[in-house]
Amino acid sequence: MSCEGCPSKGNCGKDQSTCGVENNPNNHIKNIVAIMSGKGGVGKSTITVMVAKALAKKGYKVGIMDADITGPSIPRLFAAENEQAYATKENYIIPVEVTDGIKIMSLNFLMKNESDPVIWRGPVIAGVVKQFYTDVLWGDLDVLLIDMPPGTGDVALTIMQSLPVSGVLMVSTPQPMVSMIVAKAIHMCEQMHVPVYGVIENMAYLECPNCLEKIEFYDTAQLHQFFEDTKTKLYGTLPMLDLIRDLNTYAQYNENQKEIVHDLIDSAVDQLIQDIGC
Ligand SMILES: Nc1ncnc2c1ncn2[C@@H]1O[C@H](COP(=O)(O)OP(=O)(O)OP(=O)(O)O)[C@@H](O)[C@H]1O
Repeated sequence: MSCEGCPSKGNCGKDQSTCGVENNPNNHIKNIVAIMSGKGGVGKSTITVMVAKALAKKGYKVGIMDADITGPSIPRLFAAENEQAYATKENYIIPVEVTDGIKIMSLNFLMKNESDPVIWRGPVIAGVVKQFYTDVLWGDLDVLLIDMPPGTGDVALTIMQSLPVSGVLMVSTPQPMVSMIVAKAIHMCEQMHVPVYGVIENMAYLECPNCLEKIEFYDTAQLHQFFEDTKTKLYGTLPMLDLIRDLNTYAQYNENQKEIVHDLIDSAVDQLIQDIGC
């Protein structure tokens, strides 16, 4: 195993011989950020795409690994569901390049039909995720975002243990039940010594289209308690918004609509950039 090209640059404290995956010498990935949540359906994939677009707009080279192997949604969010990934003659996989030069890899790019099920056991899925790191030609990236599967199971564990993850961006929604499960994911990161940079509260409020009043559904006092208990930082809150829901049609948005989506995530992305130091 070699530390060459690894985002941890040999500073992770791991014994080289126990390192989980071999670095691909063709890849130079400066930072790996996992977008995670203990809970499903809270908007991890959506926020992964928003963060990627915002980083790319700021001039960073970005890749997205869709590690939600059984429920991949990254291709659709870029309206790239009909794309296929191809291999080089050396058997490396070429990621699909979408708008703003964002490179994406998803199992759906290797499937014949988008709706074909993936009926694989955990170790096989974990092996695919490792291959998405070692065998995909990511090239030079400032940030590789990993869209994590929901939960703290097998794949999440493999990613945390085997890939040189720089840190985690946690996604939650302000329901007490979700906060409790997200807290489990935060504690998992602590135990794995992977820093949680911050939390984005998604679908946190609605803005009345007539009077622009901000309507919150949940008790914000409980939310403050969550941040106190988990010692995490709130990066920002996102509204329940049709422009976010329909992100797969982003290319058809007018400049004003793009600006609205961008402004919502911009300060969270600025904090992320500061925290990862890139
Ligand atoms: N802020 C938002 N406003 C409106 N709809 C949203 C918002 N965020 C996410 N959604 C919608 O919620 C649904 C779930 O989002 P998404 O697929 O990103 O969640 P996920 O956490 O990645 O799900 P999974 O756990 O299945 O991977 C999608 O239909 C998405 O369009």
